[in-house]
Amino acid sequence: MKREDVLMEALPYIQQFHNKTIVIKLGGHAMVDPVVLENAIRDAVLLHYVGIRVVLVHGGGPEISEKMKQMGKESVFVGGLRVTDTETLEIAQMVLVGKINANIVSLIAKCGARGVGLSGSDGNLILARKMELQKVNVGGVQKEVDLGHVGEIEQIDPALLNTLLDTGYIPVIAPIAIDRQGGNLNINADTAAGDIAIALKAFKLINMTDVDGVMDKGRTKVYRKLTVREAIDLQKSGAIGEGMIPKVQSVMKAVENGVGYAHIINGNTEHNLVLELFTHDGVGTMISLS
Ligand SMILES: Nc1ncnc2c1ncn2[C@@H]1O[C@H](COP(=O)(O)OP(=O)(O)O)[C@@H](O)[C@H]1O
Ligand SMILES: CC(=O)N[C@@H](CCC(=O)OP(=O)(O)O)C(=O)O
Repeated sequence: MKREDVLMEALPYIQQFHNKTIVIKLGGHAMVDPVVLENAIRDAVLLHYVGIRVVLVHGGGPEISEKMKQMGKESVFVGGLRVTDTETLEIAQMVLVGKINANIVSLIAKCGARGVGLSGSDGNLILARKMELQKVNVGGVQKEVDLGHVGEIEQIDPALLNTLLDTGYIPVIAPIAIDRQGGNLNINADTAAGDIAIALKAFKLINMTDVDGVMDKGRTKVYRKLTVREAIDLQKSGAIGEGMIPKVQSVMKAVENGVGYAHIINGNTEHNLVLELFTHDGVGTMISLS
């Protein structure tokens, strides 16, 4: 394809997305390589300058696990959620708010835009309550597990985000919530991104991870398109494993609650974000209502 054709292919999309809100979730596994991360941020800044209201929600699971390991703590996940005792919550806050969030804001500045780092406590953005006990199957026996300081989102207040977007900032959100007693809770970043997309009535939710999309049980093929029904069937068949569980759940919830389109794409492949948005074929898996 000629260079001018590539640019012209983007035009209808640029027109369609102008002034629309797009929530991008940057997964921890797509941020391991600093060069890959910087490229993703540069893409996000490009979207900002073509008139898209860009909101970034980031994870950082692998870095939290690494820090826990350094401190002699083992990471335990139940249904894709980290069991979070008091010390783990402190580590998660340190890594997510203190390190990753601040780094993304700096990269946005380096790429020529203005980012504002937030956690769910800022402006009561993510109000949550402690998650109820989770049922798990241990050797055929049903057990109830307390996940500790893990939150279930009660309410998203998008007021601060809208103010920032209206004034030309790119909000960058760490998945730490506030509860009614002023305490903090650890939230899965996929769930946070999905609920934020719903509250902002986003046009698109794009979840960037380390695989090319949702795959079959044998991990031999990537589904390019899944309806909510098909995604539920895939879940029931056991094809969706840990890590992918909260992603699929959050994108299904998003499209069921007014978000136009939801995508799970590979954030480790350079410029996948712009390819998804500005080319006919797109990339990754698109999840839609029907
Ligand atoms: N059906 C599936 N299709 C693709 N990936 C899957 C599937 N089931 C489980 N996974 C796993 O989910 C992982 C992505 O989740 P996760 O590690 O939590 O990423 P992130 O850090 O981006 O949130 C993939 O690397 C893959 O190992
Ligand atoms: C409750 C819970 O599991 N919180 C996550 C928050 C970070 C996250 O979700 O990071 P990724 O997007 O990289 O997986 C955690 O502690 O790992």
